[in-house]
Amino acid sequence: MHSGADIKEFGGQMSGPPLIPMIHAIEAASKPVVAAIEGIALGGGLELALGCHYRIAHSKARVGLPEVTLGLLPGAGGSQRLPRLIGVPAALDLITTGRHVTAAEALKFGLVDQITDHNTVNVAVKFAQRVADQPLDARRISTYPCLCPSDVAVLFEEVMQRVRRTARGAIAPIACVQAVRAAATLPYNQGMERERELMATLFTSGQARALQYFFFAQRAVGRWSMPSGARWDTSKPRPVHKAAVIGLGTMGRGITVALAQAGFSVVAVETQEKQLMEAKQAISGMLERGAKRRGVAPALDKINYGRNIQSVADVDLVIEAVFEDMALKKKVFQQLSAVCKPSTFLCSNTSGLDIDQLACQTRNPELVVGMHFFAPAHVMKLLEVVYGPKSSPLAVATAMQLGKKIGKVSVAVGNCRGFVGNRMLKPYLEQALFLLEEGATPEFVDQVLEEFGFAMGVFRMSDLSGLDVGWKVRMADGLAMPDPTTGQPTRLRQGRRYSPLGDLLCEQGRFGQKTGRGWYQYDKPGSQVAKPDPWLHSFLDEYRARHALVAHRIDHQEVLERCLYSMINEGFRILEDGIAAGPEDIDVIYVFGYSWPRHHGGPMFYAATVGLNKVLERLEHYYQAHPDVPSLQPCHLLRKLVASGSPPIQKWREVIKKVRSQL
Ligand SMILES: CC(C)(COP(=O)(O)OP(=O)(O)OC[C@H]1O[C@@H](n2cnc3c(N)ncnc32)[C@H](O)[C@@H]1OP(=O)(O)O)[C@@H](O)C(=O)NCCC(=O)NCCSC(=O)C[C@@H](O)CCCCCCCCCCCCC(=O)O
Repeated sequence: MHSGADIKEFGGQMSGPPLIPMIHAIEAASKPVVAAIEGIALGGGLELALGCHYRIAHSKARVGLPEVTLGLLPGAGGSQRLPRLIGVPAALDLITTGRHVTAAEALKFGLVDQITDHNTVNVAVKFAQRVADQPLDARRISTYPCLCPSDVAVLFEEVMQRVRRTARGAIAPIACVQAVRAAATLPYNQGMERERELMATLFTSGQARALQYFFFAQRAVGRWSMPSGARWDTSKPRPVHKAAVIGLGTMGRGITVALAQAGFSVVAVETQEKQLMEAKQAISGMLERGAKRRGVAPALDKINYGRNIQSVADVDLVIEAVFEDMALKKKVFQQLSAVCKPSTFLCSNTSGLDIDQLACQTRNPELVVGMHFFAPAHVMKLLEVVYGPKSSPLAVATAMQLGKKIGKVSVAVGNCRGFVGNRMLKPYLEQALFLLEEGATPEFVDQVLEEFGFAMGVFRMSDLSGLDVGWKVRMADGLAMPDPTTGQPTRLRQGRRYSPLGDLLCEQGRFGQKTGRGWYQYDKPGSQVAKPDPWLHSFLDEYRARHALVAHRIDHQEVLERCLYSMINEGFRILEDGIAAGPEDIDVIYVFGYSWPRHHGGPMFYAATVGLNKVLERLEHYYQAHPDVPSLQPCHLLRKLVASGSPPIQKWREVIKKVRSQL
């Protein structure tokens, strides 16, 4: 097993013999060298194997060049040898995506010479004995011509365009294409020189630092802890064999699919007959399509459907996914508590309601946690596991383990309005609306955020999710109503600035993509092609005039700083409140749940990169200009971190601990 270079060493002194001369020496050896690949050979591990004259892999082995995911390229000759061995198109696929391939796929590519189910080393030794007398000249990959399709220039042009589009500003995938192009167009030695130059640029880049930080952050979130001191390594989960999902709307369907695909028996409950029929059909379709993609049988028989909540009596864990309404959810939790066996874990897929209020409806509040999935729930990697004041470590450990089993990256967070993800989204959305009031357009704000690397700007995202979702929440909160005295939408609520723009669009029936109109216009309801809408621009002009707002020129920097820094400030408050245990939790939530560009590491890592003093100074500046927007007021923890000399992100937990102990 070889997972490549030690990523931890990249920031400092690298130990061990230099890899490139070692691989050259192996390749130049006069005796045959056979690589025996057991487990995994990734990155430098595979590059070493490519320097050998033959490669034998165990059938369960996986190989790949994942450097691109760390902001790098295969810098020990991998970008030059792989295309010579398996051809340019296949090498481009593996190197620009970093995907791991199975031994069977590697054999098909010609990446390995043989696969075995037996002891790989023994098989490799026998193989070496067999080929001992064979000439080696034809086995040195660096001497191979690079097999290219005749239209190689067109191929690289197309690949480069595709990679640029999907990279969202990441530089490593582009450098990977450039390195493979060097393999295709230059002699080996010159190609190696190009690989070295490109690697040198990537190696010291901020993006590589961000991606390598994120690699460890993803793993760190598994080592969860609760303010009570309960931790991942001292809290044992209980096995879950049978689960139930209550409510088969969009979220419930996705959760059912995720559970069934992972092999769990699922009881799927929907009380409305018509909804149930539609859900059955939709779930079967999702399972069939997923199974076809993965080349397995669809897990249709894992699901039992029912209309009656009594059918969940014997399950180990229930995930409630009914409509986002506290009264309805409370009723469901009361019923579940009466119906289920006493040991059943009761979980809610609420995206921000109070878990404690739900726990209070049950006999065993310690078995209640939030399991907040992200739509589409069978696709999105993120799961927020939300513990309330009564949730037991057992319940958290069980939900975290279930998340892992269904392939999610699970992050344990505390209970507050919106938890981590949606709580931080609020100031971000709010700033975007204020920017419209002050003169920006939805397309400009979105363009800036998309150039930063978000898959979608805030307004395109709102149109996709449906403007009515937030509207209903604001109405329930008593926000989206006109001023009772004037009947006019008010721009001040509870002493704070409030933008009724979203409410006004909803009143016009503009709910986004589904109605064909929102912040943008669409050809027809359901279409995904957003076009700027002249109606919206006039509406904004009239709105500004009605409220005596003078539009001013808003630039790129102001959009980014106000949207991102207000969100980051909320992130610091979340850390201060103990809702997230560390900055890694927030960053993982934002990358996996909200399409934050991974090459910026996550919002908290980004803040560290920009410089905490700069974030503080800009927040102070904007807060002075907008004193009625409390989310712009720099929070205590941010000030404390700056006062402590802006320590590196890995040291923030120490400052957080101090701040919390003083509260
Ligand atoms: C390997 C995995 C698939 C295993 O997954 P699994 O789920 O089983 O387990 P975990 O992921 O939880 O891992 C367990 C544990 O191990 C840690 N770990 C795993 N891999 C590494 C690693 N490569 N380095 C360090 N630590 C690792 C992991 O963090 C876990 O520990 P933790 O405490 O965090 O829980 C999976 O782990 C995986 O996918 N790993 C990463 C594999 C990978 O990406 N490999 C590529 C590494 S990069 C590389 O190999 C580079 C090569 O191309 C060599 C380049 C040559 C260098 C030349 C240098 C030129 C520099 C030029 C600079 C010029 C500058 C100048 O001019 O000044």
